[in-house]
Amino acid sequence: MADGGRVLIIGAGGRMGAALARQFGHTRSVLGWKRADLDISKPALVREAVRRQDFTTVIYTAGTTNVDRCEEYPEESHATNTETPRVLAEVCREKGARLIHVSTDYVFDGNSPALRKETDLAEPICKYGLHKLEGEHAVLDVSPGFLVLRVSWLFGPDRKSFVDMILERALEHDRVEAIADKVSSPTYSIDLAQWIEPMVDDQRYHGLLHLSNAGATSWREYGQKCLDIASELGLPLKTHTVHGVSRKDFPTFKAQRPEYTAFDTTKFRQLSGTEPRSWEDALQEYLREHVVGELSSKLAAAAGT
Ligand SMILES: NC(=O)C1=CN([C@@H]2O[C@H](COP(=O)(O)OP(=O)(O)OC[C@H]3O[C@@H](n4cnc5c(N)ncnc54)[C@H](OP(=O)(O)O)[C@@H]3O)[C@@H](O)[C@H]2O)C=CC1
Ligand SMILES: Cc1cn([C@H]2C[C@H](O)[C@@H](COP(=O)(O)OP(=O)(O)O[C@H]3O[C@@H](C)C(=O)[C@@H](O)[C@H]3O)O2)c(=O)[nH]c1=O
Repeated sequence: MADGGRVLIIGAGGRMGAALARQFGHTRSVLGWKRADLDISKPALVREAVRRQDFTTVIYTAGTTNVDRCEEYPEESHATNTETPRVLAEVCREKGARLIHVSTDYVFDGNSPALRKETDLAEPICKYGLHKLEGEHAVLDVSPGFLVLRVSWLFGPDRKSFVDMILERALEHDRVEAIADKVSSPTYSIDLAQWIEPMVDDQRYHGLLHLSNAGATSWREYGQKCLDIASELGLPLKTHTVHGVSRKDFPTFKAQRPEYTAFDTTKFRQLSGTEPRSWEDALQEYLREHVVGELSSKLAAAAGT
Protein backbone atom coordinates (compact mmCIF):
# COMPACT_ATOMS: atom_id res chain seq x y z
CA MET A 1 0.00 0.00 0.00
CA ALA A 2 1.16 3.52 -0.75
CA ASP A 3 1.03 6.15 1.98
CA GLY A 4 -2.16 8.12 2.49
CA GLY A 5 -5.02 7.28 4.81
CA ARG A 6 -8.13 5.26 4.46
CA VAL A 7 -10.76 6.23 1.88
CA LEU A 8 -14.43 5.55 2.61
CA ILE A 9 -16.41 5.31 -0.65
CA ILE A 10 -20.16 5.60 -0.10
CA GLY A 11 -21.86 4.32 -3.27
CA ALA A 12 -19.37 1.54 -4.04
CA GLY A 13 -22.10 -0.59 -5.61
CA GLY A 14 -22.81 2.02 -8.29
CA ARG A 15 -21.28 2.82 -11.67
CA MET A 16 -18.80 5.41 -10.47
CA GLY A 17 -18.21 4.17 -6.91
CA ALA A 18 -17.31 0.67 -8.10
CA ALA A 19 -14.79 2.09 -10.60
CA LEU A 20 -13.21 4.24 -7.87
CA ALA A 21 -13.04 1.35 -5.39
CA ARG A 22 -11.31 -0.86 -7.96
CA GLN A 23 -8.81 1.83 -9.01
CA PHE A 24 -7.96 3.01 -5.49
CA GLY A 25 -7.81 -0.55 -4.14
CA HIS A 26 -4.48 -1.06 -5.95
CA THR A 27 -2.70 1.64 -3.95
CA ARG A 28 -4.76 2.58 -0.88
CA SER A 29 -6.76 1.31 2.01
CA VAL A 30 -10.38 1.48 0.82
CA LEU A 31 -13.66 0.81 2.60
CA GLY A 32 -16.51 0.62 0.07
CA TRP A 33 -20.08 0.89 1.29
CA LYS A 34 -23.00 -0.31 -0.81
CA ARG A 35 -26.75 -0.02 -0.28
CA ALA A 36 -26.78 -2.95 2.14
CA ASP A 37 -24.20 -1.18 4.34
CA LEU A 38 -25.95 2.18 4.73
CA ASP A 39 -29.33 3.77 3.93
CA ILE A 40 -28.41 7.20 2.60
CA SER A 41 -32.05 8.36 2.75
CA LYS A 42 -31.71 8.51 6.58
CA PRO A 43 -29.25 11.33 7.25
CA ALA A 44 -29.38 10.90 11.05
CA LEU A 45 -28.37 7.24 10.72
CA VAL A 46 -25.68 8.20 8.22
CA ARG A 47 -24.20 10.60 10.79
CA GLU A 48 -23.95 7.89 13.44
CA ALA A 49 -22.61 5.21 11.09
CA VAL A 50 -19.95 7.43 9.54
CA ARG A 51 -18.87 8.85 12.92
CA ARG A 52 -17.99 5.33 14.05
CA GLN A 53 -15.52 4.81 11.17
CA ASP A 54 -11.86 5.72 10.81
CA PHE A 55 -10.95 7.41 7.53
CA THR A 56 -9.06 10.37 6.14
CA THR A 57 -11.27 10.91 3.08
CA VAL A 58 -14.92 10.25 2.24
CA ILE A 59 -16.02 10.06 -1.39
CA TYR A 60 -19.79 10.23 -1.82
CA THR A 61 -20.92 8.81 -5.18
CA ALA A 62 -24.30 7.53 -3.96
CA GLY A 63 -27.60 9.35 -4.31
CA THR A 64 -30.98 9.07 -5.94
CA THR A 65 -29.73 9.12 -9.55
CA ASN A 66 -32.98 8.22 -11.30
CA VAL A 67 -33.96 11.68 -12.50
CA ASP A 68 -37.66 10.87 -12.88
CA ARG A 69 -37.80 9.22 -9.45
CA CYS A 70 -36.48 12.47 -7.93
CA GLU A 71 -39.52 14.26 -9.39
CA GLU A 72 -41.90 11.66 -7.93
CA TYR A 73 -40.18 11.28 -4.54
CA PRO A 74 -38.68 14.71 -3.82
CA GLU A 75 -38.27 13.99 -0.10
CA GLU A 76 -36.08 11.00 -0.84
CA SER A 77 -34.10 13.00 -3.41
CA HIS A 78 -33.62 15.87 -0.96
CA ALA A 79 -32.43 13.46 1.73
CA THR A 80 -29.92 11.57 -0.43
CA ASN A 81 -28.78 14.42 -2.69
CA THR A 82 -28.77 17.35 -0.24
CA GLU A 83 -29.09 16.35 3.42
CA THR A 84 -26.74 13.35 3.47
CA PRO A 85 -23.98 15.35 1.73
CA ARG A 86 -24.46 18.06 4.41
CA VAL A 87 -24.17 15.47 7.19
CA LEU A 88 -21.07 13.93 5.59
CA ALA A 89 -19.48 17.38 5.38
CA GLU A 90 -20.20 18.02 9.07
CA VAL A 91 -18.77 14.65 10.15
CA CYS A 92 -15.68 15.14 7.95
CA ARG A 93 -15.11 18.59 9.50
CA GLU A 94 -15.43 17.12 13.03
CA LYS A 95 -12.87 14.43 12.19
CA GLY A 96 -10.49 16.66 10.22
CA ALA A 97 -11.12 14.49 7.14
CA ARG A 98 -11.52 15.44 3.49
CA LEU A 99 -14.81 15.13 1.56
CA ILE A 100 -15.12 14.61 -2.17
CA HIS A 101 -18.74 14.93 -3.22
CA VAL A 102 -20.10 14.14 -6.70
CA SER A 103 -22.58 16.36 -8.52
CA THR A 104 -23.97 16.75 -12.04
CA ASP A 105 -24.30 18.76 -15.26
CA TYR A 106 -28.07 18.84 -14.50
CA VAL A 107 -27.48 21.79 -12.13
CA PHE A 108 -27.56 23.93 -15.31
CA ASP A 109 -30.70 25.01 -17.18
CA GLY A 110 -29.01 24.15 -20.50
CA ASN A 111 -30.59 27.08 -22.30
CA SER A 112 -27.55 28.27 -24.29
CA PRO A 113 -25.10 26.27 -26.41
CA ALA A 114 -21.90 27.23 -24.59
CA LEU A 115 -19.50 25.03 -22.60
CA ARG A 116 -20.31 25.39 -18.89
CA LYS A 117 -17.61 26.71 -16.53
CA GLU A 118 -17.56 26.26 -12.75
CA THR A 119 -18.26 29.99 -12.38
CA ASP A 120 -21.39 29.92 -14.58
CA LEU A 121 -24.77 30.44 -12.97
CA ALA A 122 -26.50 27.16 -12.09
CA GLU A 123 -30.29 27.26 -12.43
CA PRO A 124 -31.68 23.70 -12.41
CA ILE A 125 -34.95 22.83 -14.14
CA CYS A 126 -35.72 19.56 -12.36
CA LYS A 127 -35.80 18.32 -8.76
CA TYR A 128 -32.72 16.13 -9.25
CA GLY A 129 -30.67 19.13 -10.44
CA LEU A 130 -32.06 21.36 -7.69
CA HIS A 131 -31.29 18.90 -4.90
CA LYS A 132 -27.80 18.22 -6.28
CA LEU A 133 -27.16 21.97 -6.39
CA GLU A 134 -28.38 22.34 -2.81
CA GLY A 135 -26.05 19.45 -1.89
CA GLU A 136 -23.09 21.30 -3.46
CA HIS A 137 -23.91 24.41 -1.42
CA ALA A 138 -24.35 22.40 1.77
CA VAL A 139 -20.92 20.77 1.37
CA LEU A 140 -19.01 23.92 0.43
CA ASP A 141 -20.74 25.98 3.15
CA VAL A 142 -19.33 23.56 5.73
CA SER A 143 -15.85 23.88 4.21
CA PRO A 144 -14.69 25.56 1.00
CA GLY A 145 -11.69 23.20 1.21
CA PHE A 146 -13.91 20.22 0.27
CA LEU A 147 -14.13 19.15 -3.36
CA VAL A 148 -17.34 18.95 -5.43
CA LEU A 149 -16.87 17.14 -8.73
CA ARG A 150 -19.51 17.74 -11.38
CA VAL A 151 -19.63 14.88 -13.91
CA SER A 152 -21.92 14.11 -16.85
CA TRP A 153 -23.43 11.17 -18.79
CA LEU A 154 -21.42 8.36 -17.23
CA PHE A 155 -20.81 5.02 -18.89
CA GLY A 156 -18.70 2.11 -17.71
CA PRO A 157 -18.54 -1.59 -16.92
CA ASP A 158 -20.09 -1.59 -13.47
CA ARG A 159 -23.66 -0.66 -14.39
CA LYS A 160 -25.57 -0.41 -17.66
CA SER A 161 -26.14 3.03 -19.14
CA PHE A 162 -27.43 4.62 -22.35
CA VAL A 163 -24.62 2.90 -24.33
CA ASP A 164 -25.67 -0.60 -23.32
CA MET A 165 -29.36 0.22 -23.80
CA ILE A 166 -28.91 1.48 -27.37
CA LEU A 167 -26.86 -1.57 -28.39
CA GLU A 168 -29.37 -3.98 -26.90
CA ARG A 169 -32.13 -2.20 -28.84
CA ALA A 170 -30.14 -2.31 -32.10
CA LEU A 171 -29.57 -6.04 -31.65
CA GLU A 172 -33.30 -6.67 -31.29
CA HIS A 173 -35.12 -4.04 -33.36
CA ASP A 174 -35.08 -2.71 -36.93
CA ARG A 175 -35.58 0.87 -35.81
CA VAL A 176 -33.74 2.66 -32.99
CA GLU A 177 -34.33 6.21 -31.83
CA ALA A 178 -32.56 8.59 -29.46
CA ILE A 179 -33.00 12.16 -28.39
CA ALA A 180 -31.38 14.72 -30.72
CA ASP A 181 -32.12 17.95 -28.84
CA LYS A 182 -29.89 17.36 -25.83
CA VAL A 183 -26.12 17.75 -25.70
CA SER A 184 -23.45 16.97 -23.12
CA SER A 185 -20.12 15.16 -22.68
CA PRO A 186 -20.21 11.37 -22.20
CA THR A 187 -17.67 10.30 -19.59
CA TYR A 188 -15.99 6.96 -18.96
CA SER A 189 -16.02 5.85 -15.32
CA ILE A 190 -12.56 4.28 -15.66
CA ASP A 191 -11.02 7.53 -16.93
CA LEU A 192 -12.78 9.37 -14.12
CA ALA A 193 -11.28 7.06 -11.50
CA GLN A 194 -7.77 7.70 -12.85
CA TRP A 195 -8.27 11.47 -12.84
CA ILE A 196 -9.71 11.50 -9.32
CA GLU A 197 -7.05 9.40 -7.60
CA PRO A 198 -4.45 12.21 -7.27
CA MET A 199 -7.17 14.54 -5.93
CA VAL A 200 -7.61 12.49 -2.75
CA ASP A 201 -4.51 13.94 -1.05
CA ASP A 202 -4.03 17.16 -3.01
CA GLN A 203 -5.68 20.17 -1.37
CA ARG A 204 -5.19 22.25 -4.52
CA TYR A 205 -8.33 20.50 -5.70
CA HIS A 206 -11.15 22.16 -3.80
CA GLY A 207 -14.44 23.90 -4.53
CA LEU A 208 -16.27 23.08 -7.77
CA LEU A 209 -14.56 21.14 -10.55
CA HIS A 210 -15.97 20.05 -13.93
CA LEU A 211 -14.74 16.65 -15.13
CA SER A 212 -15.59 14.92 -18.41
CA ASN A 213 -14.10 13.34 -21.48
CA ALA A 214 -13.44 15.85 -24.28
CA GLY A 215 -16.09 16.82 -26.79
CA ALA A 216 -19.83 17.35 -26.79
CA THR A 217 -22.54 15.33 -28.49
CA SER A 218 -26.27 14.78 -28.64
CA TRP A 219 -27.78 11.54 -27.37
CA ARG A 220 -28.59 10.67 -31.01
CA GLU A 221 -24.98 11.14 -32.19
CA TYR A 222 -23.73 9.30 -29.11
CA GLY A 223 -26.02 6.38 -29.93
CA GLN A 224 -24.94 6.47 -33.59
CA LYS A 225 -21.29 6.29 -32.54
CA CYS A 226 -22.08 3.28 -30.33
CA LEU A 227 -23.59 1.46 -33.32
CA ASP A 228 -20.72 2.45 -35.66
CA ILE A 229 -18.05 1.17 -33.27
CA ALA A 230 -19.93 -1.98 -32.30
CA SER A 231 -20.56 -2.79 -35.96
CA GLU A 232 -16.85 -2.32 -36.80
CA LEU A 233 -16.06 -4.67 -33.92
CA GLY A 234 -18.30 -7.29 -35.52
CA LEU A 235 -21.54 -7.11 -33.54
CA PRO A 236 -24.40 -8.28 -35.83
CA LEU A 237 -26.81 -5.36 -35.38
CA LYS A 238 -30.31 -5.34 -36.89
CA THR A 239 -30.00 -1.65 -37.68
CA HIS A 240 -27.05 0.68 -38.20
CA THR A 241 -28.89 3.98 -37.87
CA VAL A 242 -30.10 5.92 -34.84
CA HIS A 243 -33.01 8.17 -35.74
CA GLY A 244 -33.40 11.48 -33.92
CA VAL A 245 -36.41 12.33 -31.78
CA SER A 246 -37.13 15.22 -29.44
CA ARG A 247 -37.28 15.29 -25.64
CA LYS A 248 -40.95 16.17 -26.19
CA ASP A 249 -41.42 12.72 -27.77
CA PHE A 250 -40.79 11.12 -24.38
CA PRO A 251 -44.13 11.62 -22.59
CA THR A 252 -42.91 9.16 -19.94
CA PHE A 253 -40.21 11.61 -18.81
CA LYS A 254 -41.45 13.07 -15.52
CA ALA A 255 -38.48 15.41 -15.15
CA GLN A 256 -37.49 18.16 -17.53
CA ARG A 257 -33.95 17.60 -18.85
CA PRO A 258 -31.63 20.48 -19.76
CA GLU A 259 -30.69 20.92 -23.43
CA TYR A 260 -26.99 21.85 -23.45
CA THR A 261 -24.77 21.08 -20.46
CA ALA A 262 -21.35 20.10 -21.88
CA PHE A 263 -18.47 21.17 -19.63
CA ASP A 264 -15.54 23.48 -20.02
CA THR A 265 -12.79 21.48 -18.22
CA THR A 266 -10.07 24.16 -18.29
CA LYS A 267 -9.77 24.26 -14.48
CA PHE A 268 -9.14 20.50 -14.29
CA ARG A 269 -6.71 20.53 -17.22
CA GLN A 270 -4.70 23.38 -15.69
CA LEU A 271 -4.59 21.86 -12.19
CA SER A 272 -3.76 18.32 -13.32
CA GLY A 273 -1.74 18.86 -16.50
CA THR A 274 -3.97 16.11 -17.97
CA GLU A 275 -5.81 16.34 -21.29
CA PRO A 276 -8.91 14.12 -21.12
CA ARG A 277 -9.17 11.95 -24.22
CA SER A 278 -12.22 12.32 -26.45
CA TRP A 279 -15.46 10.62 -25.47
CA GLU A 280 -15.26 8.70 -28.77
CA ASP A 281 -11.84 7.18 -27.90
CA ALA A 282 -13.04 6.28 -24.41
CA LEU A 283 -16.23 4.74 -25.84
CA GLN A 284 -14.21 2.70 -28.34
CA GLU A 285 -12.14 1.25 -25.47
CA TYR A 286 -15.22 0.51 -23.36
CA LEU A 287 -17.01 -1.29 -26.19
CA ARG A 288 -13.90 -3.22 -27.23
CA GLU A 289 -12.86 -4.30 -23.73
CA HIS A 290 -16.14 -4.71 -21.90
CA VAL A 291 -19.17 -4.95 -24.16
CA VAL A 292 -18.91 -6.38 -27.67
CA GLY A 293 -17.13 -9.63 -26.74
CA GLU A 294 -19.64 -10.32 -23.98
CA LEU A 295 -22.66 -9.56 -26.17
CA SER A 296 -21.24 -11.70 -29.01
CA SER A 297 -20.76 -14.64 -26.62
CA LYS A 298 -24.34 -14.28 -25.37
CA LEU A 299 -25.66 -14.25 -28.93
CA ALA A 300 -23.61 -17.30 -29.82
CA ALA A 301 -24.84 -19.13 -26.70
CA ALA A 302 -28.45 -18.24 -27.52
CA ALA A 303 -27.98 -19.50 -31.09
CA GLY A 304 -26.44 -22.72 -29.72
CA THR A 305 -23.16 -22.26 -31.61
N1 LIG B 1 -24.90 8.39 -14.13
C1 LIG B 1 -24.69 9.57 -14.71
O1 LIG B 1 -24.78 9.71 -15.94
C2 LIG B 1 -24.35 10.74 -13.87
C3 LIG B 1 -24.17 10.65 -12.51
N2 LIG B 1 -23.87 11.78 -11.78
C4 LIG B 1 -23.63 11.69 -10.36
O2 LIG B 1 -22.50 10.85 -10.19
C5 LIG B 1 -22.62 10.08 -9.01
C6 LIG B 1 -22.44 8.62 -9.34
O3 LIG B 1 -23.41 8.22 -10.30
P1 LIG B 1 -23.54 6.70 -10.76
O4 LIG B 1 -22.44 5.90 -10.19
O5 LIG B 1 -23.79 6.69 -12.21
O6 LIG B 1 -24.90 6.32 -10.01
P2 LIG B 1 -25.47 4.90 -9.62
O7 LIG B 1 -26.95 5.04 -9.68
O8 LIG B 1 -24.79 3.82 -10.40
O9 LIG B 1 -24.99 4.77 -8.10
C7 LIG B 1 -25.67 5.38 -7.05
C8 LIG B 1 -25.61 4.44 -5.89
O10 LIG B 1 -26.40 4.98 -4.82
C9 LIG B 1 -27.04 3.89 -4.20
N3 LIG B 1 -28.24 4.31 -3.49
C10 LIG B 1 -29.34 4.92 -3.98
N4 LIG B 1 -30.26 5.10 -3.00
C11 LIG B 1 -29.72 4.57 -1.88
C12 LIG B 1 -30.17 4.44 -0.54
N5 LIG B 1 -31.36 4.94 -0.14
N6 LIG B 1 -29.34 3.89 0.37
C13 LIG B 1 -28.14 3.42 0.00
N7 LIG B 1 -27.64 3.49 -1.25
C14 LIG B 1 -28.44 4.06 -2.19
C15 LIG B 1 -27.39 2.95 -5.32
O11 LIG B 1 -27.62 1.67 -4.79
P3 LIG B 1 -28.10 0.45 -5.74
O12 LIG B 1 -26.85 0.02 -6.44
O13 LIG B 1 -28.59 -0.59 -4.80
O14 LIG B 1 -29.14 1.00 -6.63
C16 LIG B 1 -26.16 3.06 -6.21
O15 LIG B 1 -25.21 2.06 -5.89
C17 LIG B 1 -23.99 10.46 -8.41
O16 LIG B 1 -23.77 11.47 -7.47
C18 LIG B 1 -24.74 11.04 -9.59
O17 LIG B 1 -25.70 11.99 -9.15
C19 LIG B 1 -23.71 12.99 -12.36
C20 LIG B 1 -23.87 13.13 -13.70
C21 LIG B 1 -24.16 12.01 -14.57
C1 LIG C 1 -31.54 9.58 -23.99
C2 LIG C 1 -32.55 8.51 -24.07
C3 LIG C 1 -33.03 7.92 -22.95
N1 LIG C 1 -33.94 6.93 -23.05
C4 LIG C 1 -34.46 6.32 -21.80
C5 LIG C 1 -33.47 5.46 -21.05
C6 LIG C 1 -33.82 5.64 -19.62
O1 LIG C 1 -34.85 4.76 -19.24
C7 LIG C 1 -34.41 7.03 -19.56
C8 LIG C 1 -33.45 8.07 -19.00
O2 LIG C 1 -32.22 7.94 -19.66
P1 LIG C 1 -30.88 8.26 -18.92
O3 LIG C 1 -30.87 7.60 -17.60
O4 LIG C 1 -29.77 7.94 -19.87
O5 LIG C 1 -31.02 9.82 -18.83
P2 LIG C 1 -31.02 10.79 -17.62
O6 LIG C 1 -31.77 10.24 -16.48
O7 LIG C 1 -31.48 12.11 -18.10
O8 LIG C 1 -29.45 10.77 -17.33
C9 LIG C 1 -28.85 11.57 -16.39
O9 LIG C 1 -28.50 10.82 -15.26
C10 LIG C 1 -28.18 11.67 -14.19
C11 LIG C 1 -27.77 10.80 -13.02
C12 LIG C 1 -27.24 12.77 -14.53
O10 LIG C 1 -26.67 13.39 -13.65
C13 LIG C 1 -27.17 13.24 -15.95
O11 LIG C 1 -25.88 13.69 -16.33
C14 LIG C 1 -27.63 12.22 -16.95
O12 LIG C 1 -26.63 11.27 -17.26
O13 LIG C 1 -34.78 7.35 -20.91
C15 LIG C 1 -34.37 6.48 -24.26
O14 LIG C 1 -35.19 5.56 -24.33
N2 LIG C 1 -33.90 7.07 -25.40
C16 LIG C 1 -33.01 8.08 -25.36
O15 LIG C 1 -32.61 8.62 -26.42
